[in-house]
Amino acid sequence: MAVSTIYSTQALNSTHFLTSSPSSSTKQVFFYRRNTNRRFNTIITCAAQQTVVIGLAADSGCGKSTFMRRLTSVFGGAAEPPKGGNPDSNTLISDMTTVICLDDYHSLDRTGRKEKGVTALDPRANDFDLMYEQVKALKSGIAVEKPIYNHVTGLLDAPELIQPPKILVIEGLHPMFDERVRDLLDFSIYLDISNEVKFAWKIQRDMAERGHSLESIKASIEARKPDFDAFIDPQKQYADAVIEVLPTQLIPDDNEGKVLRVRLIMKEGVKYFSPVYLFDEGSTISWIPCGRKLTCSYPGIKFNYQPDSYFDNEVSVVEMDGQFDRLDELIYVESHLSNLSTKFYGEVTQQMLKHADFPGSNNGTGLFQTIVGLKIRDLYEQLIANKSTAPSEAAKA
Ligand SMILES: Nc1ncnc2c1ncn2[C@@H]1O[C@H](COP(=O)(O)OP(=O)(O)OP(=O)(O)O)[C@@H](O)[C@H]1O
Ligand SMILES: O=C(CO)[C@H](O)[C@H](O)COP(=O)(O)O
Repeated sequence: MAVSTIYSTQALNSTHFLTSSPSSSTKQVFFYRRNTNRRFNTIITCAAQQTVVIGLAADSGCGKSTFMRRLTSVFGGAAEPPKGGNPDSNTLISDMTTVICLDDYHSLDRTGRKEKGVTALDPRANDFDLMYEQVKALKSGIAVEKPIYNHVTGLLDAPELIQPPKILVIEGLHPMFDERVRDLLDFSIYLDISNEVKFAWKIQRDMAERGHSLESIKASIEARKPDFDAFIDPQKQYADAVIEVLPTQLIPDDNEGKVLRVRLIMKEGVKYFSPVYLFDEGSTISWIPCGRKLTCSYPGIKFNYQPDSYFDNEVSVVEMDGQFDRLDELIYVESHLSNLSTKFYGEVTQQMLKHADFPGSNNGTGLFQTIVGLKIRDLYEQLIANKSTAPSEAAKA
């Protein structure tokens, strides 16, 4: 195909350039990666649709997939890999959402990283220019051919076509690392799993399900730690919501890591997002709900709510320590939380019961992930409603 226009080259970078061949209703845009001469094809379908972009950051094995399953369920419909595509695709598509995994922007494959002595967490192993260009394209209603990092083979596979969805979730190690990508996000979440809990989850998954030894799990966590501290953890300062997962304070010197203290840290002043609160907005509350309406076995459940500051930002924090014995009784807790953005009384409880088999359903991880999912639905609906009224208001002016 003849390339008729080359544009935005200055806005792009030295490793990529963009070309287009416009026609009346559709045009094709190609992203080239200069160093490999690989072409990432982009088909512009229509600019009318507005894609809302959500970023979810966390280290590997910290519950991103579980959170994504809860989030896509709030929007209805099952999320599945692209039909007829690469069986090792990392993408999940449902009617409303497309979740892409940022591992697909690894610029170095497994061998390449080994040769260069860098981890996947190191920015040098990732192509942020391409990530930016493609997220930007999707956000403006343009389909892209996104690379695939194959976790089975450790290789970069042929790209897959991603159409602009209503809601695009970019999940992975670095959604808020690059300022340009960060600026494209309509809402961002960081899953902050403390080292003790991360270790317990890794053991559970990698030992029980993947046959790794305790020593190799410890070694892998240790090897990743310096890059995690340098490149992943600092992103939490930019997040609109942080779900922090810590060991319980209800059991003195607990080292089992089964009972968790989970904190939902919500930034104040984010457009279309009003933080959840307990009893009375802006107050400081400590609440033990166990009793006649909530069955609790040892060590019980404790909620806290308070205004606070987090990386110099004003935030509201709701905290839950402990775990539920009976999920159907969660309605009692739900009725004391406000600003949940539910569509009917009991929707949080209904969602939790629907996914009772997901990890974390009996504690604050599942509860807060579900609540953030509902807040994102609300944010999406407000954003879209606002966009559709904007042109007529402009016309009136
Ligand atoms: N809330 C939770 N409570 C207890 N365990 C959990 C929770 N969330 C996740 N886990 C454990 O961590 C493992 C990894 O979870 P998940 O696959 O959702 O994480 P991930 O961030 O998507 O991982 P990866 O990036 O490696 O694919 C699960 O198999 C489970 O054992
Ligand atoms: O941190 C990770 C994010 O999922 C992975 O370790 C990274 O993507 C490399 O994958 P693999 O270990 O399969 O080569």
